[in-house]
Amino acid sequence: MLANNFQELVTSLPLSRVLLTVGLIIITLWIVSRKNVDPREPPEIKPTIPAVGHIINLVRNGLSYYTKISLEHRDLPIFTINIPGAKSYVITAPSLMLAVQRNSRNISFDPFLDVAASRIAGCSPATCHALLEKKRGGLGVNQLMVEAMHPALLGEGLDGMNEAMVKGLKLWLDGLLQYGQTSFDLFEWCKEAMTVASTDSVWGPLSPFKDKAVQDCFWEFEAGVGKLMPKVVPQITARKAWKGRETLVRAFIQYYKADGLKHASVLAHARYNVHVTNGIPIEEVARIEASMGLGLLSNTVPTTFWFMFDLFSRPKLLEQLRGEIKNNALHVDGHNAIIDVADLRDQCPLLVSTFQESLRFRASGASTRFVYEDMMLDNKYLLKAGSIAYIPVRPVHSHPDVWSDNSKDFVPDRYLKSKPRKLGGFLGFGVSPSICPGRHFASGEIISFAAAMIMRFDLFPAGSSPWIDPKLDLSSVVSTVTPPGEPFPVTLKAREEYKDYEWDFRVTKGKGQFALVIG
Ligand code: HEM
Repeated sequence: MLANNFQELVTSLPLSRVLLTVGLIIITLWIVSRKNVDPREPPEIKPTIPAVGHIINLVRNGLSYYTKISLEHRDLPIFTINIPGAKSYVITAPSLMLAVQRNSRNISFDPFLDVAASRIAGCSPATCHALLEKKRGGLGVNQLMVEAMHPALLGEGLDGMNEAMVKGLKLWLDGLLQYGQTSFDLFEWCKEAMTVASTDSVWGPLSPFKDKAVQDCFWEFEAGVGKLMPKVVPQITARKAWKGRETLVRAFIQYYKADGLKHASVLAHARYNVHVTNGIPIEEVARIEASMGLGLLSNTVPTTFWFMFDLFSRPKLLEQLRGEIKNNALHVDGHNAIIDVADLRDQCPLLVSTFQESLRFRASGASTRFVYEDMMLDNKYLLKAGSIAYIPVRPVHSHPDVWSDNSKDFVPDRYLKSKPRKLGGFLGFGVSPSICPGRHFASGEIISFAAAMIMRFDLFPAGSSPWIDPKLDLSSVVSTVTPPGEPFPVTLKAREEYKDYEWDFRVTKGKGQFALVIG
């Protein structure tokens, strides 16, 4: 009877009013379901617009919202953002990073790998189950895969990738001469060069990324990861990203069928073996591998751009670095000029230090961790199970406790051995134990590329403009280093001193690992 009356009432109302009412009921229930903040939890930052303010800001600004409020509340080492169904703790004090590391079994990055498999890579339920952590009922293949990546990106595996990488870089640097006086977008150029050199190094001569159309599909996928995440009819709601991803997946299936792995890196073999021996079918391995491009490229490309920017925009530093490379890493024989990558690592401390400073200065994303069980962080703050802990990079990278009173300045020699500093507080390659396995490869690649660029060329913003930071692309959700959000056109000129030389790189086996600062 009651049901009939309700049905009559609903059918007599206009549809828009019914939808509005249902929407309001859902929002009210959702807000009411918000759990209170326990006095032992970190202090809560309330939104300016009650109940929905944080959500509106997150939708508008993505994770950069957490950076913004962290910088506004520097006095708080940690605080709570109480969003219904997604309570978050935002950590801003470097001292608490140690506590996060000590509790890594309970505050973990791993659940996000599982989310990525389902929502970003689009894996089937069976594959997601295989990849899922053991402690959440899966077979733990994601963890096995990350464990397999670390050794594959050291020693012999790293040497092999570095050899392929420098061959790729040489071609791109030689190709620069074709621009003459014509201006080009520095970011787009770095993107193409790094995409080709990095992917050739991992997947070898038959890499799907050899095809420019496939490269473009990857970058459409990358740009739309945020839209794929809700997984609501992605064919429609994230059309470009979905199409790009599916094309890339098909290209990887072809790659495996054509025995592309035969000449690929130790890394590509290690990843393939882990997946196949755990029963994951080739079609799904291709899907997982398509997403591997995100780890490989999404930070490498913007880091390369900003490192170039930071070098060429500082004439005094540029001259110092040119001197350091000329004296210690450049081997000239007749008209051949060879840059030795091991010498860049061991004999050019200012260059390696400047690279890390550029990463500190430019990184602006957030490390994300999932809290499994209720726990006390640092014996002081209650963190509730099911919440998310964010560590935004910028507040930590500019914290005076670690970086002293010049934390806001670009200090190229900050990491020299002769300049001791407080340890910790560097998130550029993650927080232990979730440290980036690709850091040695990426550092060798970016530092070599930049070293050759500064030795061979002068670079100027087009139209004699000054070096002014381009606007940022805050929509990017996968990179720690935010890419520029507008073109940055430049012109270049071959330097008189070396313009008639034949340039190349040299890699020494066993010397690919960089002594980098990690969190
Ligand atoms: C300059 C370049 C790079 C930067 C700045 C960078 C940065 C990072 C950061 C910050 C994390 C940790 C994320 C977190 O804890 O929230 C990470 C993880 C990771 N990176 Fe990189 N990365 C770079 C290049 C690479 C490359 C070249 C590869 C592959 C060859 C790679 C593969 C990965 C993987 C697989 C993880 C996940 C590790 C885990 O789950 O424990 N990265 N990276």
